[in-house]
Amino acid sequence: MPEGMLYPIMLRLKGKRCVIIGGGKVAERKAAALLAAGADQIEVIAEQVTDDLARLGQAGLVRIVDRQYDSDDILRASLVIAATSNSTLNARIVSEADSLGIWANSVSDGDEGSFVTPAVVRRGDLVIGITTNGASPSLAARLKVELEQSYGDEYAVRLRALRLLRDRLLHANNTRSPEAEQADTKQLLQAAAADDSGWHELAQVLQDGFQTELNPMLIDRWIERLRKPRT
Ligand SMILES: C[C@@]1(CC(=O)O)c2cc3[nH]c(cc4nc(cc5[nH]c(cc(n2)[C@H]1CCC(=O)O)[C@@](C)(CC(=O)O)[C@@H]5CCC(=O)O)C(CC(=O)O)=C4CCC(=O)O)c(CCC(=O)O)c3CC(=O)O
Ligand SMILES: NC(=O)C1=CN([C@@H]2O[C@H](COP(=O)(O)OP(=O)(O)OC[C@H]3O[C@@H](n4cnc5c(N)ncnc54)[C@H](O)[C@@H]3O)[C@@H](O)[C@H]2O)C=CC1
Repeated sequence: MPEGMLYPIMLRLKGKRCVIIGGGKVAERKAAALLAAGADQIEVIAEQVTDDLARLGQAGLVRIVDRQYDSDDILRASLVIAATSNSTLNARIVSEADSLGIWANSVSDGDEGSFVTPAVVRRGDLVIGITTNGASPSLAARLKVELEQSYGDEYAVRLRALRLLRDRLLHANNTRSPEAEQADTKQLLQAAAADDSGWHELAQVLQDGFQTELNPMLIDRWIERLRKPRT
């Protein structure tokens, strides 16, 4: 039974020490998820690691420590994942992490750790995390596949366009009163998020040119269209 409710947050892991104990298939999946999230200080403590983890080690993407767990392994870690096949050891690891104030996850019992790992859909800046609080990891995995079908790669491009529009609106110089400006900007940003077709022109340019910068005129044209919706 779940011991409590969950508070979802999205972490920035660049520069943070993440320690995975265990090197099997489950540890490999957790390492892949950390890498996909930009973690660049991942340590894997295990005498036996999968071929894929060994390859990640050779590529310098994770550091493999070839021995059994020692309590000192988690010192100065920001995140700990106890992913061994020994559930008693996993429980001990998360309890040691807890007493050091470190967030920890046990793959053998979701209730024991201080966090659980969700299934994740990534489309550029769009990140959707799905959890069932351990009630059914398989359902989380299935919902992920469903969401992947509904939210395709175009969302990465759509968000790049929306970010550029938002930057332009929030950093634009103008002479109107701040109150009037704020109301107008908020309305435009909401309209842009709801606009299912206006961003296509921008998206085309972004995709064709692999640009990070857009011609401001294109964004201004979009803003104009948003201000005067077609009748
Ligand atoms: C509590 C949690 C703790 C944690 O790991 O954080 C946990 C715990 C356990 N999982 C178990 C089994 C399975 N887990 C999966 C798959 C995933 N498990 C994931 C997360 C979580 N699993 C956390 C809660 C997630 C939530 O509910 O929201 C996903 C979403 C994310 C990820 O792991 O990255 C990933 C799908 C990712 C994807 O598809 O993208 C499959 C299916 C498969 O492998 O295909 C099975 C077999 C079928 C089944 O049991 O449903 C067992 C029993 C182990 C045993 O038999 O001994 C336990 C132990 C327990 O029951 O507590
Ligand atoms: N949370 C999840 O998503 C899931 C969790 N599980 C659970 O995860 C556990 C691990 O699964 P797999 O990776 O498939 O197992 P596995 O048997 O492939 O790997 C176990 C790993 O633990 C390591 N290990 C064992 N004792 C250790 C110690 N003292 N110190 C350091 N490393 C140690 C082994 O060297 C090995 O690398 C399973 O026992 C199962 O209960 C299984 C499926 C999904």
